[in-house]
Amino acid sequence: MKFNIEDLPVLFPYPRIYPEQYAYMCDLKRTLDAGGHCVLEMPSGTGKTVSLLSLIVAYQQYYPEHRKLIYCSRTMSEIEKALAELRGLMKYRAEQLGYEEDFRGLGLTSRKNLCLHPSVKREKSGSVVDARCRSLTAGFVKEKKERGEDVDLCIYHENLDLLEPHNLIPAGVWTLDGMLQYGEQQKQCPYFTARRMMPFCNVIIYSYHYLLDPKIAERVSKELSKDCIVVFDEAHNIDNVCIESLSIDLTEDALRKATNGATKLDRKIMEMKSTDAAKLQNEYAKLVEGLREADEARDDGAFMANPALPDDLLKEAVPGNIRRAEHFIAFLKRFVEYLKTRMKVLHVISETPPSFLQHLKELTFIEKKPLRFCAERLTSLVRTLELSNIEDYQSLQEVASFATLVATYDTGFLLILEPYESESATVSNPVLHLTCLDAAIAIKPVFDRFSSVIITSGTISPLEMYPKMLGFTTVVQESYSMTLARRSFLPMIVTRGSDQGDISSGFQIRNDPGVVRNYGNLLTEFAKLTPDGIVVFFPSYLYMESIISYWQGMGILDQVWKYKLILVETPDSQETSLALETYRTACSNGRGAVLLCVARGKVSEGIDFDHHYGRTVICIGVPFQYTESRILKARLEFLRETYRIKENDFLSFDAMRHAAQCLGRVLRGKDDYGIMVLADRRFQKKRGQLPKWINQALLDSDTNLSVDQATATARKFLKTMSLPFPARFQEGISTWSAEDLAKHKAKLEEEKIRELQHGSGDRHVHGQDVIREAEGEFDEEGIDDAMMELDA
Ligand SMILES: Nc1ncnc2c1ncn2[C@@H]1O[C@H](COP(=O)(O)OP(=O)(O)OP(=O)(O)O)[C@@H](O)[C@H]1O
Ligand code: SF4
Repeated sequence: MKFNIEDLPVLFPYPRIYPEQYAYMCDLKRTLDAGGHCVLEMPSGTGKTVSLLSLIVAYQQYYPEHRKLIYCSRTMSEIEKALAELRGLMKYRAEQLGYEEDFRGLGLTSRKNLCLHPSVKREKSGSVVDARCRSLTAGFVKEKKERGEDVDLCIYHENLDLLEPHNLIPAGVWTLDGMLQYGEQQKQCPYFTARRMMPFCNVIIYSYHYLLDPKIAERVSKELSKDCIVVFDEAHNIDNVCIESLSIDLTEDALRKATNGATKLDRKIMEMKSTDAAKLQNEYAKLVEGLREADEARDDGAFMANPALPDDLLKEAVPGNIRRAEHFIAFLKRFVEYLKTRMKVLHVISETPPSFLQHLKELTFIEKKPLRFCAERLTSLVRTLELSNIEDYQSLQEVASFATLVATYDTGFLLILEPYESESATVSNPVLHLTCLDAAIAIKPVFDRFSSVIITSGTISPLEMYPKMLGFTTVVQESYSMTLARRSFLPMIVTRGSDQGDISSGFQIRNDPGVVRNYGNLLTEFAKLTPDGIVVFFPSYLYMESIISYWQGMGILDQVWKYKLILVETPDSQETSLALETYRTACSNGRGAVLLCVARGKVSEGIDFDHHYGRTVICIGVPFQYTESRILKARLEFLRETYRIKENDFLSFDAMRHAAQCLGRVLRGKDDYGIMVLADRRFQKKRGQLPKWINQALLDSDTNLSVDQATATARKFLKTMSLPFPARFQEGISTWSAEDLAKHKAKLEEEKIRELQHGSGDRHVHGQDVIREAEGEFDEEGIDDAMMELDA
């Protein structure tokens, strides 16, 4: 389908477009034109990915700036899905234009997913794959080979050097699978192919970490230009990704390994002194010039990851006391010993970085300045010593990163030392957390560097929370409703059991047998009435386990078992994958199944239960975070003091974004249908925090139901859904042909002219105008007539 948004011609690879897709694209264009950032919430399953890609590729190809698109997604399967969508789009464009555009689109994921080396790719852990790959590809290993030494290289990496650097793979869009196949045919490494081709790509699709984790971003994404368009898809959790990328936990075991690493490095330094002292001397001379100089030789094999350092620091000379390799190691050892003594306390300590540094200085005379250089200084040393088995130094690197972070940031971080794993534990197992409290720190470089950053998801309400927490301003902030030709999803809040007793996971009553039984009855009733799959979300593993054992005792599971197979998510991802597979088989072949899982777990994020795989989703309880966690408490305090976000507001926002994610799992498109049950009386007050598209579909009469009322409503809903609903009923309402679109544009145009006459015209088409128009079209009576016709 072809259409224009203002002056921009857009090619859209489907014959029909949803009104919300068009609205979304109008707002995207507005953002790009204005050169600013935006937050957009688009209902689940309404084709956000294809809308983003169609508009941005059109923009890229039409305007002379040819702004590159960096599209960040969360999981490998989402990256693969977006690449497949992009490939479809480019194929469609070629058909319509009559020629293939000069275009490259590539995806990047970790070495673990893209490695082809026969033995390295078999490693289970990502960090081992990384380390082994580095030992086969580092510049000095190659030099050694050239000198005739007996070292192994990776042939898949070597072959890349034989190709033209800007043409390692033919133009076009490559899915990850496609790249693996091409790499195998040509015997070239897909991971390095993608990384080296990044400067020559029009679209790059990769995971968040390549931009947000400063340790990786510095290596992978530093050459991207300012006018790139950055998209964070599925961004409802982006603040947590930011925080995790800058938080470090140290345990006693890690410190022991760090000491071993330091001792090994000492030995290596001695060896090098006796064989090739000039190398160390050379490094020393470079460090006088500053880290940037010392770092120049670093190739894309990147040794170790370091936290971001302010630019000025990289230009400064490295402090004298850590310039010599042996002095630096002595310095690190002293720091590790200090940390070990801190671990010995028996009560919880929480302190700010300045207070930690003060204490450190008093006891060990270690100053802040050399600490800041630790991470980079260690990288430089590991490179100078030409070490290949980096795994041995991983813990030492963690300590060095810890040192750099604690000495770089005075605010936005907190140190929390917890001697025991839990309140009731008697054997100490101390952990020193350096926890980042401010999500804005990790994402700031992204907002500073790129002119347009698009934050989008199906569930990102309340929209204003994100600019506040992440410290940016938007040009557009919008949440779209879902245009539907029939009510295809049924959200409801269940507050009571059939006995009128409360339903809630509130702390005081969550283990009350009456409440547990009511939850059990709710599940049994829905197991009876739902065809195929039911997904049930609990607030935590602990609570899920306790309810399951109660249900077992009460005979509830036996009841459910009569209607459905029961499967459970566990923290083990392999077990969960197996449970999911069985669940899908049961939904496809048998009476269906119930999947019991947790909000915030793997299933709640990124697993789709489309069509018969999910006809009912039940949220048992409000998925609040565990509020006794010290780290969470510290973050809440920080948010209150710095961003004026109240504790309760944040907790409630966080719980509701996860609840909405769970609900969104079952609605994967306009032809899908499903029931969304929010089972907790507290949801009544939190309704306003649901995404607009869910809230609008939630009728007032469905916000305070008992289990039997909910069952009756659900039965009625499923009965309507079982009637055939041909696609033509959606035409002109929830799907638009080119003519429908032209009609709506003409209407908008008329309205604009009228507004202009009254003196308030605007050049841009606003997404909300489109949706308003589309909603005006909703012809309930017409649909009812059509349904009756069908019935007859
Ligand atoms: N206009 C359209 N007509 C027909 N199919 C479409 C249209 N737009 C998108 N689709 C298809 O609908 C499916 C759902 O799209 P997609 O997964 O992109 O949704 P989404 O909004 O990104 O969902 P979520 O963000 O919740 O995962 C995809 O398979 C996509 O190809
Ligand atoms: S270069 Fe590529 S193929 Fe070779 S070990 Fe590294 S990731 Fe694997």
